[in-house]
Amino acid sequence: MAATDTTRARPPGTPPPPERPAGAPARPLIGLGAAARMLRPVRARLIACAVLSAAAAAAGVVPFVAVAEIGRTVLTAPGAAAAAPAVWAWAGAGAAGAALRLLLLGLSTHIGHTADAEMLHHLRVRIVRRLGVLPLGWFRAAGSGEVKKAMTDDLEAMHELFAHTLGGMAGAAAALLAGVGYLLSVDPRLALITLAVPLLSVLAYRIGMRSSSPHAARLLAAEGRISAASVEYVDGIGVVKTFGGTGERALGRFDAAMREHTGAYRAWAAENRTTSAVNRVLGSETAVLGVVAAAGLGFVAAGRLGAADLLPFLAVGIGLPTAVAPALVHGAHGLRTARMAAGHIAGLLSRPPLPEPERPRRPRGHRVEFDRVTFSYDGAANAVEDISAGCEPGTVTALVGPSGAGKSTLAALLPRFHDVTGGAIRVGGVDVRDMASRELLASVSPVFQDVVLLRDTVAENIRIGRPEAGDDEVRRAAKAAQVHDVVMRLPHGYDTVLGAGGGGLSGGERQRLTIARAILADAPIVVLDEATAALDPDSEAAVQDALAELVAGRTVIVIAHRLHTVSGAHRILVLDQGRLAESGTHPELLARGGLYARMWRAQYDGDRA
Ligand SMILES: Nc1ncnc2c1ncn2[C@@H]1O[C@H](COP(=O)(O)OP(=O)(O)OP(=O)(O)O)[C@@H](O)[C@H]1O
Repeated sequence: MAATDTTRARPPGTPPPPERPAGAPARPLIGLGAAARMLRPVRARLIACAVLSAAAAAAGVVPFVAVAEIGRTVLTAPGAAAAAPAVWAWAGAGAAGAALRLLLLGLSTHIGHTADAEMLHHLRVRIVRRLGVLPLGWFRAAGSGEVKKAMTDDLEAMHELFAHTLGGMAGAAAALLAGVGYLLSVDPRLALITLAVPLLSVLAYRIGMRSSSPHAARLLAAEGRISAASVEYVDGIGVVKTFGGTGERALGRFDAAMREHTGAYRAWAAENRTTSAVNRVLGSETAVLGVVAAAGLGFVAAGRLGAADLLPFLAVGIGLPTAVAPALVHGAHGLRTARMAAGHIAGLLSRPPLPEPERPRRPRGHRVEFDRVTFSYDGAANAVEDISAGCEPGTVTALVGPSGAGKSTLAALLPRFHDVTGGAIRVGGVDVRDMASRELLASVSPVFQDVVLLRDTVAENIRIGRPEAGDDEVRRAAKAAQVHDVVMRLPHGYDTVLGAGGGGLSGGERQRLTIARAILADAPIVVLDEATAALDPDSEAAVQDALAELVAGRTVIVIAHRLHTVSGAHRILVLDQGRLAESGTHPELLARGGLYARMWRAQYDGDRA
């Protein structure tokens, strides 16, 4: 007997994957009230889907009841003529039940899938809208992994719930109630005996699963290590091979994780062997048949049950447990997974957005002023502290300092990747937090060294700077950034589609493409993170020419790693451990003989070595 067709159950007797035991890293499990609020847009349809699925499953029991009742009628009626009307009536009822089941199941599946599509669309839109208002710094930290997980794994778990699990569980419960109700009406004693067998099977399963939790924990941990080792191997193999390695160490870790997993799986399976066997035996039709036949024939022999009354237990009772048990067991597991996924999505949706001013102010000019700027990532240590400096339009201000000094952090605070925790950053006399974020981002063009190119044409990659720009403007920007000739050598020129990593272009060329983007954007303030990777002299010269074009007439803040590239800057801010150690022009700082002079000597000697 099939409880419902919307259930994707495993073969009977197969235990579901281990549940996350106590102590293993847990994901937030959303409360039922919060889950109901999240599902509000499709709540009515989900209820309709579950009700229809339940009705379909109940109707699906009718043909089995009809077969049993026809048998009882034929065996107990005085003659064929007397039995005929009841036989025809039950045959009709059976056929009607089968047809109704088909109709209701079709309707339930349709409504379930529409609700599924609408809910997933609704959640995707909410996630994307929330991403649009989250601080950009969040994406740079842990965000991308979290977004990927929410958009793929979590939504997939929710899809399983809407499209399959809810309907499946409602159907299984209804089939169970309808079947048990019918059997109780025939003979309560034998009905309870029939039910006792699968109930014992579930009990044995629960007891067995509880005792195996240490192995389940080991198995889950081993699965985690396999994932981590595969990601590490895939991410690192390029670097390892570049240095002539074969990735054997990473492969070794992957191999060890696999072996640990196999060992844990064996131990888990051995622990569950008996439970699983008991579960399979007690949950099988044969076990139910054996018990029902023995008990039923005993009742018949003792004169407590008519022989014909055995038929309902054979027709309905035997198939019932195996039809509904997997749907209920796996449904409970699916429900838990979906609640975890919903909890994760709810966490993402409740992340605080970047605050927008109620009455945005417009800057007067494009002077940038850092006023006692302090910022901490974790609320404990300050990544930058008490930094004050002014950057005039038409000048270049360089940020230099040892690794970890706070250069990138200070630069990222200007376009509000994060908000300062102390002091203020002003553009044209207006605190950046009082500017509309659209206006701020239109005023500041960040050019970071981690070049991000989209899987799109060269022209569209440049046009990100100003989506409404015409083809001529795109070409002019590319020419100014010294990348036009490179583009013309590509197979389809500006229509060549680039890979996600900008495949086909060298590091210097990719950088010039992003400079073209910034030139096209024409923002009056440019924040530039100079590339750390050494380019060949031709590329370096071309990038420097492109930059010269970009910085002309703008307020430019450049993070410099190689000091000779900023020796001509109007002002150099030297950061050390988050603080402003010294500032001045290149000759002034050299004459001062401080940190900058030491760094210059170290780098100059290093370059010559
Ligand atoms: N997302 C982050 N979360 C927590 N701490 C961070 C984060 N980014 C940077 N830091 C810390 O803030 C401090 C300043 O880092 P920052 O990247 O700004 O320095 P930097 O001078 O740009 O270094 P580099 O030259 O190596 O890029 C460092 O101690 C760093 O570890």
